[in-house]
Order: sequence, then structure tokens, then C-alpha cells
Amino acid sequence: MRVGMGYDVHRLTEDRDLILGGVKIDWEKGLLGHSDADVLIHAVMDALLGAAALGDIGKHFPDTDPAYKGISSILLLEHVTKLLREHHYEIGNIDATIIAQKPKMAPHIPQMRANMAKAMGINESQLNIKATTEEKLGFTGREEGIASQAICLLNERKES
Ligand SMILES: Nc1ccn([C@@H]2O[C@H](COP(=O)(O)O)[C@@H](O)[C@H]2O)c(=O)n1
Ligand SMILES: C[C@@]1(CO)OP(=O)(O)OP(=O)(O)OC[C@H]1O
Repeated sequence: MRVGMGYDVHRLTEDRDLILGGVKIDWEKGLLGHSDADVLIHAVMDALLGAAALGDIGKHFPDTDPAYKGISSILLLEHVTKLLREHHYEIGNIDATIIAQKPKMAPHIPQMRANMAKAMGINESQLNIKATTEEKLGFTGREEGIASQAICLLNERKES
């Protein structure tokens, strides 16, 4: 069994869509990034890559590569899942937290979970997503950005 953790932050800005867990959330601001800036999926990918000792998302998907400009992070998550399979790992479980003052994430979490579980080829029971505010403190509290944290367990697949 191997454990991994991930953390990511993206800045909130006008004229961008807010996409989290592959869900486009109707909101006045969105997250800035080279990709679609899906900070939840980025934290989960970093946890998975970390558990497998395969580096991080910046190593696999450099933000200097035009191939990743505007890309859906769901596609990047599918790629990370393929990498894990190639290295004989399977996902045990993932627990992730979105840290955002606004908007309310709870209504969107079932769809995020469905999208991400599908991309990773796992059961939804293996993926928990939750949200918290930081009580109006710090950069998330001032609505300047959204952060995410994730932790995961990987199992080494036994060859038959
Ligand atoms: N952006 C958010 C933040 C929180 N929630 C939900 O509200 C609960 C209470 O949040 P506190 O930060 O006051 O502890 C939290 O447990 C989440 O269920 C949310 O949906 N979206
Ligand atoms: C996801 C990538 C893809 O180029 O771009 P960004 O959306 O800027 O996200 P970041 O969390 O800064 O990680 C870097 C890149 O891997």
C-alpha cells in the first residue's frame, strides 16, 4: 500500500469558467490556469502521482506546452490513471477537500464524484469529495482563489 498527497491553488478571475471535478459551475468568476484550472482534479492527480513516486502534474503536463492550453483536466486525469495501470498500481481510495469561501460546492459534489470516478475507472465509493470555507480568512476567504487538498492510497496489483 502506498500513500500520496496533493495540494493546488488557482487564482479566481473574471472572464474564466469555474470548472471543478469536471463540472462547470455557474459563478461570477473562474479559475486562471494554462489548462481549465480544475484545482480539485489537479490536487487528486498530484496525490496519485505522489503515491506512485511518479513526480507531479507539472512534470507530466508542462504549462509551457501548447498541447495543454485550455485542456480539460478530466483528460489529464484519464492519462494519469493509464500511467498508474502501466506501473501496476490500482487506486484504493481518495479523499479530497475543496477550500473555497464561495460558491457553495455541496450541490455539485455528486456530479464531480461521478465525473472523476468515471475518468479513473473506479467506484464512486472509492472517492470522497468535500468542501470547506476558511471562515473568510486568507486568500480563499477573500475569494482571491480556490485551493484543494487530496490524499490517496494505491495498491500494488498482484500479477496473476
Ligand atoms: N464552498 C463551500 C464551503 C462549504 N460547503 C459546505 O458547508 C459546510 C460548512 O462549511 P464551513 O467552512 O463553515 O465549515 C461544509 O462542511 C460543506 O458541506 C460547501 O458546500 N461549499
Ligand atoms: C495543469 C497544467 C497543464 O499544463 O496547467 P495549469 O492549469 O496552469 O495548472 P497547474 O496546477 O499550475 O499545473 C501545471 C500544469 O500541469
